[in-house]
Amino acid sequence: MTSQPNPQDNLETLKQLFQQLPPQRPQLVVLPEACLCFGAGDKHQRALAELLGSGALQSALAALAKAHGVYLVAGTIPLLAEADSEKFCAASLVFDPNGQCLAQYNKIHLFDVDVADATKSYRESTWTQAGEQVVTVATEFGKLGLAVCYDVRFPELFRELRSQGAEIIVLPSAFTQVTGAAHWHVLTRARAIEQQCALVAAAQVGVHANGRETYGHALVIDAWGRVLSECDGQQSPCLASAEVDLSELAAIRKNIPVAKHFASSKKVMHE
Ligand SMILES: O=C(O)CNC(=O)[C@H](CS)NC(=O)CCC(=O)C(=O)O
Repeated sequence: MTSQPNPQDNLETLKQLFQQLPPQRPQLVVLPEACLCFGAGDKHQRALAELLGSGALQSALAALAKAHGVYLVAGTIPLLAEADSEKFCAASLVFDPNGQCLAQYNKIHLFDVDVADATKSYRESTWTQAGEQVVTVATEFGKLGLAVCYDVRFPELFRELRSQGAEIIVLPSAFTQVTGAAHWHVLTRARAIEQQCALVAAAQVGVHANGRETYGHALVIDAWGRVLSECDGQQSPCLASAEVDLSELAAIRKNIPVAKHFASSKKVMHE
C-alpha cells in the first residue's frame, strides 16, 4: 500500500483490495506497517491511538477480517498502553475469521536511524514506546510469530520466535527505499532460511504525504527461502499471494536440525 494520513482513505483502499483475495480458506492476510495512517505526523497519530479492545481503527479491521472470513494481521496501528500515555505502541494485531482479536505485538526495535534519503533522520522512539514482549499465536494452520519492519535486522528475536514454536513469521513493514533496495530481500530470506519458517512480509510502497519514500516488494517466502510471490514495487495497492505447504517445513527441520545444533553451540557461545 501507499498509506495516507486519513484512516478512512486507507480503509477504502483495503476494501477494494480485499475484493481480489483468492477463494482458499483458511487464509492469512498481512497488512503493512502503519497501514491505516502513514505520514501524518506523530501528534495526529497520537490522537488516533486507541486502547486495546475499543476504537474505530480496531472495529474497522475486525469487520474486514469477519466480512472475508480471514485471519488478519493488521500491522501496525497506534495503540496506547494506558489512556494517558504520552507515546503510543506500534501494535500489530491478529484477528481471527470471526473478527476476534487474538494477539497484540508491539514493535520492539525502533528505527532511530540515519538514512541517505530526503528524510535523512528517522527517530521513531520520540513518539513510539518500544514493545517488551515476544509474541506467538496459534491459528488453525500453524503458529504465527510476530515481528515488524526494523525488527528484521535482529536475528535474536526470530530465534526466540522459532523456539516458541513459530512456523509462519509475519512482518508488516515500511522499509525505506534506500535501505530496502540494498537489504530487504536478503534480510527477509535470511530470517526465513535460518529459522526454517515461512515468512510473509507486507510493505508500504511509493511516496507518502510527508515525502517519505518506501520500497515496497511485499513478499511471501517459504521455509526453504524461496520467494513464492512478490509485489513489483511499482503498482499500489498490490497483492502478493501464495499457497504455503507447511508439510515441507517439517522435512526441512528434520534434514537440517539447526534448532538442535544451536542448543549445543549455545553452551560454547555463552561461556
Ligand atoms: O513511521 C511510520 O508512520 C511507520 N513506521 C515506519 O515507517 C518505520 C519506523 S520510522 N520504519 C522502519 O522501521 C524502516 C526500517 C528500515 O527501513 C530498515 O531497517 O532499513
